Amino acid sequence: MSRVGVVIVAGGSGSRVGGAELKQLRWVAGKPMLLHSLQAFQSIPEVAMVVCVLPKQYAGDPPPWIFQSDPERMLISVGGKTRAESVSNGLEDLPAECTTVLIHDAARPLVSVPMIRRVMDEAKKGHGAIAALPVVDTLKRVDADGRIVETVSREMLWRAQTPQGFPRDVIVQAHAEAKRAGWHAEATDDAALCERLGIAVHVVRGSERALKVTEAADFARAELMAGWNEGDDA
Ligand SMILES: Nc1ccn([C@@H]2O[C@H](COP(=O)(O)OP(=O)(O)OP(=O)(O)O)[C@@H](O)[C@H]2O)c(=O)n1
Ligand SMILES: C[C@](O)(CO)[C@H](O)COP(=O)(O)O
Repeated sequence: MSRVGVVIVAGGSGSRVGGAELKQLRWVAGKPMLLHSLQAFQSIPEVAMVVCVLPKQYAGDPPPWIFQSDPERMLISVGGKTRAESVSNGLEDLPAECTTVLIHDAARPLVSVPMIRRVMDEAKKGHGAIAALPVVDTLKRVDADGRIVETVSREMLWRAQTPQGFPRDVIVQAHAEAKRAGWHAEATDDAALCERLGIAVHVVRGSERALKVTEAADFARAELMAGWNEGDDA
């Protein structure tokens, strides 16, 4: 059986949210954001290890609530300057037995187990897989003055979320190649690293509930979403 390793990146500074407390450690829907994701992934028996990537100052002195998980299946790694660097550090610390890897943003606390399973099952087929949602609004490209330049077709456009899953050797190679080629730092997700190498990555259905807390107002949105039952769309 292929063992699954998870990297949860929580190494960012949350500059768009602002405030004194790091966003990924703040509470949403009854517990710290990171703990929501950590417990969701650990509830899946195939998950052998979850690496939580924390900013340097927290990695050596983690918040005590992080141990309200299965400590036998949890490791802490040190974050890097960019998201990609944090992912890369987490990948290095995953035990060798983990041949499939799921990568997730701590900033998406409401990830559901069915959504994780959709990504995991697709990645186990031997290619990349990401949670995503089709674009439903009409899209406009604008100039620097906010004047519309054109309407962009939304056909075939999807919004990327996390988790994103890959065979381990594939994503490790994609990170290594991106570092060599000098575009590692600019990648905003892991699928992008594979796309540039021509490695196949498929979308599976994501969820509106798995929103990314990016700006201060997103905390209120996440609280509302937490109480929303998506039923089969979870
Ligand atoms: N150097 C970094 C940057 C980001 N992340 C993580 O990547 C996820 C997605 O990033 P984002 O939401 O953009 O978080 P921040 O980078 O912290 O936010 P900002 O860009 O507003 O500073 C978050 O869980 C964040 O903690 C990380 O582990 N290491
Ligand atoms: C990985 C991601 O969450 C997919 O939507 C997103 O790209 C992270 O981007 P950010 O620039 O770190 O907010």
